Amino acid sequence: MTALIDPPTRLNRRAPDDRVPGRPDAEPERSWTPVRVTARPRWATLGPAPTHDPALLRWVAEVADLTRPDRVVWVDGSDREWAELTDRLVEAGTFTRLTAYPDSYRCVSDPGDVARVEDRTFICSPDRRDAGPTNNWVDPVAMKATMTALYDGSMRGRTMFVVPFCMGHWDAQPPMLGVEITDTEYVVASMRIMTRVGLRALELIDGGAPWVKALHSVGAPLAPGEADVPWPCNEVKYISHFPAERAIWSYGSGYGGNALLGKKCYALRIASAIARDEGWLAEHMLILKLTSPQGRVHHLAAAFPSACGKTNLAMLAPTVPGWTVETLGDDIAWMRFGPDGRLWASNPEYGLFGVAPGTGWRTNPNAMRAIAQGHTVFTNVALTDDGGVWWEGMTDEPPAHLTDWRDRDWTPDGTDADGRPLDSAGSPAAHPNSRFCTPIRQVPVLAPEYDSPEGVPISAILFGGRRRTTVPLVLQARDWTHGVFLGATISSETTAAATGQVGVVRRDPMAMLPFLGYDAGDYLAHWLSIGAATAPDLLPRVFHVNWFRRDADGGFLWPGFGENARVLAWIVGRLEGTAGAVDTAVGAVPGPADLDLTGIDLDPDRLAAALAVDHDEWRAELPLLREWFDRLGPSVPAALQQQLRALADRLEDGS
Ligand SMILES: Nc1nc2c(ncn2[C@@H]2O[C@H](COP(=O)(O)OP(=O)(O)OP(=O)(O)O)[C@@H](O)[C@H]2O)c(=O)[nH]1
Ligand SMILES: O=C([O-])CC(=O)C(=O)O
Ligand SMILES: [Mn+2]
Repeated sequence: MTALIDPPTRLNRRAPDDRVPGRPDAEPERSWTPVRVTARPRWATLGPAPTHDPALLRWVAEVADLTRPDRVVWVDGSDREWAELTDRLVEAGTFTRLTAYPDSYRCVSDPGDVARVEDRTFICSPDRRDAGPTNNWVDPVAMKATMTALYDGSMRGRTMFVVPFCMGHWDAQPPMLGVEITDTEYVVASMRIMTRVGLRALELIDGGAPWVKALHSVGAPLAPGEADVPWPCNEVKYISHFPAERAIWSYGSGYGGNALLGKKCYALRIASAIARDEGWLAEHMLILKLTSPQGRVHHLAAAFPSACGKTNLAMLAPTVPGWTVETLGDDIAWMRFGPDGRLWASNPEYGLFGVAPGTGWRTNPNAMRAIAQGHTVFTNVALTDDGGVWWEGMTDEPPAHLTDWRDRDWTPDGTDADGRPLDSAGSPAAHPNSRFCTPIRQVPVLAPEYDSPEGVPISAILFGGRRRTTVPLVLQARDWTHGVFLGATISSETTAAATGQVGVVRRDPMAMLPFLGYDAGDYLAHWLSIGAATAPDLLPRVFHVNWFRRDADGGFLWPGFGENARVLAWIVGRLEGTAGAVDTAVGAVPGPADLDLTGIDLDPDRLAAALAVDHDEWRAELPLLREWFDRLGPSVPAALQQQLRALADRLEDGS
């Protein structure tokens, strides 16, 4: 950390009009009018700040002026800073240092702050129509008034950190910069794992590069002498986006997607609005590199809703001999046209914020290897008695005793040594949305291209969801427009990644429902326009997958995880024109003989059930699809309405 800025009552005080030498005196635009309280000190300029950019200095000063932290710290991304931050988090009781892994920490959140809060997430475009029917909207002026009142004094007793970061490669053209102001060390530590943090961002900003303003406060000011809690947050939460001015205001939550503002807020919601304006795509997608036994390379991108398998597919350990999977990204892909007319994808992130439950040596050995290297922050997992972590699905048998994510004693049978029931009885030891936060460089199967400014050319896009019924294991779209229709109508059961009911089927266009920075119908039109912008041959082929179809007893029909390589192999076979398929009303589906099933003992009836296209089930979807498009309203492109009618016709014909 550089330049601890002392409170203005002591050092570093400059008159408000003391401009930085050599800089034009133009007034940078104000992002809001701070609520002024008399006798409040002015933070007009910050003495030893490591930037000369007047807009950035002004913004930092304004935020400090409003939120009233005890001190301001510019984060520099150094190793020393990491040691200081983690030491302080351990001292504060927020982190427990683990002994089972080097430089690793376990942290439990407030029980009310465990997931994204979609009902408290807002797209504040000047025109309500631009937020569309799927987003919460509040007029930007009204939202700023509300939140300015909340931020007033909200950092009292705390440190205000200024975190300069870059989403994607430093040498990308243009570099996608941001500055997050936050008042928790947890967010600073996590941002340092998830994004490229460092003073280089300030050099680029000083050179005139554009950047996104990302303001975050947990909304838990401390009175003088008041002791802090391990996880400060506020019951009142706002995750607000101002796409027109590329700004983010977040308040009240310390949890991942609500607080690490480079991730969902910038790289998806704000970036999707930028991408619409500039002709590219910002998507909730993993990126992987697949090499066939013949040594041919294909890059795939895949969009599945939250907690529906992106991290697992991105680092899959293939069970089919001869195939290799290498990871480029596990959550977000930015795709732009290359000079060759193909779509090139890059991962704007620098770390993984992965779902812990279900991650084990059998299901995802590469994630386990990444974690084993240390330098990881675990949130809301259980603590083992020997200084390690545990969650449901890490091992088949749970340890005999754990400290659960609420810091309570936990045993597999829910009783203590004397047979008395524990408070934790009957609940999982780790929260279902507990997460590991790990540098992507620790993924043992990382593709070297993960860190290239251009990214990789995409051969296929996979859409998918979590459906117990109806949706087959895999199908191929007829063409780009049909592929966009498949993406537009993804259905998936809700998961613990967001607060609210789990297991409810909802439509989730391109797995972006909670992450769209503008109108959903306009977004679908944008996808169609991407398809029209290049030669059809150069476009990725589109597929749809469902690893989660179940039998009557609730068991998964398809073994999933490493076995998903068989589906990837079929997809490559389709790209290369070697794999067969059956044409169905919903798309081209492999027959059982079209899949490479060497070395796996699958019940043929279960496989047939996983692949089945049942017209009765699909007819039952039609009213839901119509309802969905009706909900999206008049901006749904006519070509997609036409796709829906054509699907209905095909289902009527082929009963
Ligand atoms: N049955 C089954 N479960 C899977 C499969 N792939 C992933 N899962 C489980 O699904 C859950 C979520 O998987 P992730 O890969 O972390 O999901 P994600 O899409 O990266 O999630 P976000 O980080 O929330 O965007 C975990 O509990 C996994 O164990 C699969 O092929 N079959
Ligand atoms: O944003 C988060 O907290 C984690 C995530 O990837 C998601 O919910 O899709
Ligand atoms: Mn995600």
